Formats: sequence, structure tokens, C-alpha cells
Amino acid sequence: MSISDKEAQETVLRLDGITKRFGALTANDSISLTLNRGEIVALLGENGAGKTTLMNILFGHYTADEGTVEVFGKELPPGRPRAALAAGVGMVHQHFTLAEHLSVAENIVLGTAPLFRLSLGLGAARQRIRTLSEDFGLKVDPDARVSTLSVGEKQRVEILKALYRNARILILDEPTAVLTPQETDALFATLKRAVAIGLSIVFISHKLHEVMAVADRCVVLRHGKVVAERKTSATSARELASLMVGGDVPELAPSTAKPGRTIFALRNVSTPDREGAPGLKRVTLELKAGQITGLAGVSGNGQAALSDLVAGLASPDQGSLHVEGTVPLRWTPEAAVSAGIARIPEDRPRPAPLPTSA
Ligand SMILES: Nc1ncnc2c1ncn2[C@@H]1O[C@H](COP(=O)(O)OP(=O)(O)OP(=O)(O)O)[C@@H](O)[C@H]1O
Repeated sequence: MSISDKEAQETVLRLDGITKRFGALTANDSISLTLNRGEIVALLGENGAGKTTLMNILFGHYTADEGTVEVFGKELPPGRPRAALAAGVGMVHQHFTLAEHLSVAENIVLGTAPLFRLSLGLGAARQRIRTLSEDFGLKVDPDARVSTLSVGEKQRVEILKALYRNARILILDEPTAVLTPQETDALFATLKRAVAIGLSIVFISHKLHEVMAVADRCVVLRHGKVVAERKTSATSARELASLMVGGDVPELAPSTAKPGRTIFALRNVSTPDREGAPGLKRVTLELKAGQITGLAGVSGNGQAALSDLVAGLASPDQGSLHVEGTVPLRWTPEAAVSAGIARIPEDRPRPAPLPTSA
């Protein structure tokens, strides 16, 4: 089943003149946005541009000061969290909302049927999940316990959950942040299948090459306002970047600096696993003066442990840490600061964890 040109022109979601103020701050400033049937729209904007606020209004978690939300031509009552879901809008959050000890099928059905039915067997549900998995290329075993799944599989469960509730509009909040490149390709294949059969998608992302690969249209927010809207075929990652920041993005020239002496080193360092996050396993790394060292990896594979270690919030269990060629007697946040190390955390509003040892 594919959609006709006429159906493709149908507007399935219309946000009209949405304004939301928090005290003196206008987080959303008269935002209007439409999504058509069979379309993927990317919502772009720097941190704080107002994307989350806008989605919170769509899902009724916040009430807009001005403006309306229409889904399939019907205005949603403001401030009613279930209204968007009931109208066919599904959200796939960056942080999953699954019950780890339940199976995939139980998680998907949870909330759609009374609890006692869960224990009466999930025969029909399981079959429907299998059909949806096949139709959308979302491979996952309905009987697997969620705690045993990879991050990519958990995301597939979240998407299945929305589809099982008959969502015709999917909102994906930074869905590739936690995925490997292969999982990202598989997700994009799923999204293309979904729009080919008439679903519509809002894709929130900062990754411009991904937006260019998957979106039909891009809407750029800056300081709470829609500052531009482009067909993806008529723009470039460079133009989108400058629209997001509101100025030219300087061309990156290759560094001409010559690496100097080693100022910080880890030799065979291991740190304990913590709250489900993996620690480091025998990591060796050298930072030289005049050099930028990049760390590649999907989040959840030890980056947080490394960052905590460098900032003095953790000490090595095994192996050694060297600052300017010497091994500090005690490695604490104070020692790290005195060694000239500064840390800019990923999640600025979240307080830093307390040191695990010191
Ligand atoms: N509940 C709130 N109370 C006060 N200010 C808020 C609230 N929620 C958001 N803001 C402010 O509104 C502005 C827009 O924030 P919002 O979270 O919508 O941006 P965003 O584009 O989603 O950013 P990010 O990518 O970091 O999530 C920010 O300045 C933020 O500090």
C-alpha cells in the first residue's frame, strides 16, 4: 500500500502560533509548523532553542499561552497528556520508558489492557507484534526480557509500542544518539517504510548529515522562533548549521600544531562498572600538548567513566594515571583542577556525580 499524491498533501499535524513563556523567557515564540501525510520533517535547533517545550505542548504536558494544536484536522484540548496519543501521535523518547523486568510483548501491551490480562496470555498481542515487526523491519523477539536487549533493540520496542497503539504520526527525539552506525541505517530504513505507507514523522536531531539523509523538509528553531524552513533537496548541512546558530559557521582548517610532550596519560587503566554504566577496561591513552584527541563510540560504552576519571571523580582500579610524567598520590577533583584540567559536562543542568573514591 503506498500513498497517492492527493493523500500526501493532507496535513496531519498543524501547530499554529504556539507561544509559551516561562516568566520573562519566551521559550516558544509564535511557532507554526505543519506535517503532511507521508513526510519526514526534521526539527532542528541548538540546545535551548525550544524543541522540547514545543513537544511538551503537543503532548499536553505544558499548556501554551497562545496557539493551537490540530491533529488530523481536529484541535486538541490543551493540557491533556493523553489527547495526542489518542489522536494517533506517538513519541519515542531519547531515554526509554520500558519496564526492564517485563518481556517485549508485556511492555508493548502495558497500558492498553487491564493488568490482569497480562497474566492471561498475550497470544493475539504477540501475533500483532510479529506482524508489525515484519511490516516495519523492526526485528525483536516478543518473548525476550527487555533487560537482555541491546539499546538498539529497546528503541525498536519503543517504536513498536507506538505503532501498536495505532500511531500515525511518530515523534522521534534524537533517536540516533544511542545507536551504532549500522543501527542508524536500520532505523532510517524503518522510517522510510513507515512514510511509504502513509505515516508521518517529526525527527528531532542535531546531526545534520543524518537530517540531510532522511528528512524531506527541515524546520529550524532559534531562540524559540521558526527562523527557516527548507526542503532538504534545496539546502545543505552547511546552510542548516548557519541557520541554527544565526551566522556563518567557520570552515574548519586542519590543525597545523605540532604535538609536544605527553601531559596526561592512562596506562592499562580499569575502573569499576557503575549503576549499569560500564567502567573502563584496560584503557591506554596519551594526550600531548598542542593536540586535540577525539574519542569515538556510541554513548554508554565508557565515555562517562573516562570523563569522570579525567576529572578526578574516580580513580583507577588497575593501571596507572600520569600527569606530566608523574603518578599523583591521590587523584581527586582538587588534584585534577590543580593539574590544570577543566571539564565541561555533556548534560549541563545535571549536577556532577560525587566522587566514587578519594
Ligand atoms: N519548565 C521550564 N521552566 C523555565 N524555563 C524553561 C522550562 N523548560 C524550558 N525552559 C527554557 O526554555 C528554553 C527552551 O528550552 P527547550 O528545552 O525547549 O529547548 P530545546 O531546544 O529542547 O533544547 P535541548 O536540545 O537542550 O533539549 C530554554 O531557555 C530553557 O531553559
